[in-house]
Amino acid sequence: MPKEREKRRKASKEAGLSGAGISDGFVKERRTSRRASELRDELCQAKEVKLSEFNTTQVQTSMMEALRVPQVTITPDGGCSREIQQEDWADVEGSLRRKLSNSSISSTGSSIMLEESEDDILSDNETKSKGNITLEHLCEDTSESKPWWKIKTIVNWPFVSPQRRNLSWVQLAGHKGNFKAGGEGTILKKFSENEKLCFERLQGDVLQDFVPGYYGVVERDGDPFLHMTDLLVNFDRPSVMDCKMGVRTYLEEEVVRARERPKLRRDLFDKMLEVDSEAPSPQEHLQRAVTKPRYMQWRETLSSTHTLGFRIEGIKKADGTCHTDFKKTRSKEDITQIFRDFATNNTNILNSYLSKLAKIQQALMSSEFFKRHEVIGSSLLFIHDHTDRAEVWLIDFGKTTALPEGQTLDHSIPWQEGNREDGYMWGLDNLMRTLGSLTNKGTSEGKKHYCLVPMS
Ligand SMILES: O=P(O)(O)O[C@H]1[C@H](O)[C@@H](OP(=O)(O)O)[C@H](OP(=O)(O)O)[C@@H](OP(=O)(O)O)[C@H]1O
Ligand SMILES: Nc1ncnc2c1ncn2[C@@H]1O[C@H](COP(=O)(O)OP(=O)(O)O)[C@@H](O)[C@H]1O
Repeated sequence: MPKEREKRRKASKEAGLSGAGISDGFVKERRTSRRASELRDELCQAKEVKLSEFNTTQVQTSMMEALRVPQVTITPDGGCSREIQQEDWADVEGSLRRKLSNSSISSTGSSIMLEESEDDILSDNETKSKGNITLEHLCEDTSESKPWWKIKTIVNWPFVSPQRRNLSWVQLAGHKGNFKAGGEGTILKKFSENEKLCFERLQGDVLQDFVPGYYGVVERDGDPFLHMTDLLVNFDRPSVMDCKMGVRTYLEEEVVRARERPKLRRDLFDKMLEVDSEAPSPQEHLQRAVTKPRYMQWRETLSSTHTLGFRIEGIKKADGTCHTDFKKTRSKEDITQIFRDFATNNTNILNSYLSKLAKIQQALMSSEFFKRHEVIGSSLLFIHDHTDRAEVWLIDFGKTTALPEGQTLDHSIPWQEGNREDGYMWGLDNLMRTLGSLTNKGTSEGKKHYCLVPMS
């Protein structure tokens, strides 16, 4: 790591990376800046193409017809971001506390609530148009002398300027507004105390080489962000795939909360309806809302999460086409075909991916971090380009949580409420088999992890 960066990291750590005084929990800031909203509105006009089920026969044609997503191109410029300093931390802490208390559910009472959640406050597009690029705003304040990055919204891909094309960026999943540009091949992700702790604990773990480099917490426009490597940066017009790992995508605490004080969500009901108008029960239709675990479980059974322990969230191909509606992609055959298409049936790429996954599998088996964490909603990010370079990284630790002292997970045995198992290793095994079936290596690359009994 360059000295300068190391220094900045240390400064951030000293400025409060220990998290002292910050409430534990999941801090996912959902507010987007006014400028981001304006830009999003502009992009909404470049109408989103909604693709329905992505089945075997549709693979090639749908990829051809898929949306040319807006891209963010990051260009060096003056800017106003800076590392969080000690004196800032009290403010950050205060604002995080506020966010936590805003989003926490009262433990009193047992009645069903239908309330405006944090997400309801956002526009519908905020959560449902996953896969579109997160928009950044230009940093207006140029008083800082540090060079920074300037964001331009480009609606058509590929971006033509040769000196900039490697810097184009795409967000395939997650929440809109969660990312901003960072300098020198880095990005900023909205602060989550939980994810920050994971990045800290991953330093020095065998998994460190398989996760984005982490450079601490920085402040941008008054908000804290996690500063990390942009994994796309050394690729030329990369193809990218996001696979969400594990058999469960929600936290046990969300199940408990939903049981104790169900919080009915209209936005999740609407998302459900959009995919299948028959999915909600008669009662859910009446109340026009569902709980989050209900929505998440429905998503799991509709996709391959439940049956294979992973699911495809989004794909961007080298030609810029982007596809994010894999909600109903469940069968092995469909997934195999999607992988084949993604890798353009290139055996070099498929073999590289497979051996990278085998290394990840090895690392996971010896990782102290993995042993002691429940890994929920984390993804494997596959990236390759025309040079046949192919890499895989673990990303998104927003819902990865440490187990109580002394407890470890197997990551392959079935989940039952209370055991916190996530099925990650089983999913990885299935993922490797899927890729293996497309190469002459078969499944010999990986170590077998025995199947989970599908959850009821
Ligand atoms: O993929 P769709 O069907 O849009 O559902 C989303 C994803 O599962 C999000 O997970 P991820 O961020 O891993 O993509 C999850 O965020 P959480 O990570 O907060 O659980 C959202 O929950 P809400 O943000 O509560 O709506 C949920 O609505
Ligand atoms: N370090 C990274 N480098 C490049 N792309 C990234 C990186 N982290 C995330 N992404 C992109 O952003 C998307 C969402 O990331 P994720 O961490 O899952 O966000 P969220 O917590 O909002 O779900 C990924 O699918 C990927 O396309």
